[in-house]
Amino acid sequence: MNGRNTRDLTDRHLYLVLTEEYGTGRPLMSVAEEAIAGGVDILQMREKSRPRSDLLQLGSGLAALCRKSGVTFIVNDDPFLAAELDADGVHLGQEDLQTYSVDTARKIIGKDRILGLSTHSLEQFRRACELDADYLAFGPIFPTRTKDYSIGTGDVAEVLRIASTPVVLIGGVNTSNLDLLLSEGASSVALIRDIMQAEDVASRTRWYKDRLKKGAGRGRVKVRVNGREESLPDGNVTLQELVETRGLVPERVVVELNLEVIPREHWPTVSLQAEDSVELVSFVGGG
Ligand SMILES: Cc1ncc(COP(=O)(O)OP(=O)(O)O)c(N)n1
Ligand SMILES: Cc1nc(C(=O)O)sc1CCOP(=O)(O)O
Ligand SMILES: [Mg+2]
Repeated sequence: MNGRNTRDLTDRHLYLVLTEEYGTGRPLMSVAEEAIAGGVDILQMREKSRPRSDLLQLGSGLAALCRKSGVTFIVNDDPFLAAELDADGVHLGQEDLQTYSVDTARKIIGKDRILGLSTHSLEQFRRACELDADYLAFGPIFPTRTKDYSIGTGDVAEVLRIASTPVVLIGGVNTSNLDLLLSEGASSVALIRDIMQAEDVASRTRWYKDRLKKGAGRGRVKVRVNGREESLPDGNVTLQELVETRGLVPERVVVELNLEVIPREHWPTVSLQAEDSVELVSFVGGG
């Protein structure tokens, strides 16, 4: 593993999915080296049709490179290969789950490796939140030649709101649409073509890294909840949702917004804004 010895990916925002056939003919090792020079955080080996012996050879080169550079190394599709290469983790899609359930994959890779899952709809994402995954990919957001459909940005803010792990947005991400994702509150993206096909992979990677750094969390606002500062998606969280996501019983809560008590019937239509201060006061029914 890369020596960070952690499944926590909260500080890893730029994810390159290495797929040689979608590149420009350069060997994956060189692309990986350039992406690392540009500051990529996570590299995935996604080679769908090579024999296992090739994957072992390529994978051990990539694993060693990532280890020495402090980059997280993920193997696509195959938890056995991830363990054999001593990779940091494995990525499984919905179809892969028919071969390896999350529990089976976890047994194969062990408790210290990362397990990432693909999701393609809000419903699938909700279900995946209950599983033992360290990050969830959501996509394909924009049209991409790898998948024959795209889901758009409509559910991105909701996915980010309900997520309990880092969320990686994938599918057709490019330098023109990244800002749209950032404005929805995104902080992590995964790409193939827009980095692999760049003339200068290191510069393109650096561009993404800088933009993510500047823009991450831009669609979020700081509010105070019971005196504690929290960061919530801008304009997306209503008082009703705030009460419900904290597991409070609405009938037993008084909500004060900026020192004004808000009647319960208004909660679903009042959204939190920057600098709002909310007090949630629970009371125990007496008799
Ligand atoms: C980071 C990341 N997200 C999604 C995928 C896609 O996984 P899957 O749907 O299993 O498709 P394949 O990539 O295996 O063809 C991914 N690989 N990485
Ligand atoms: C491999 C993959 N998985 C997706 C998903 O939505 O699960 S989209 C995708 C392709 C990403 O490539 P590009 O950045 O070139 O569009
Ligand atoms: Mg897969």
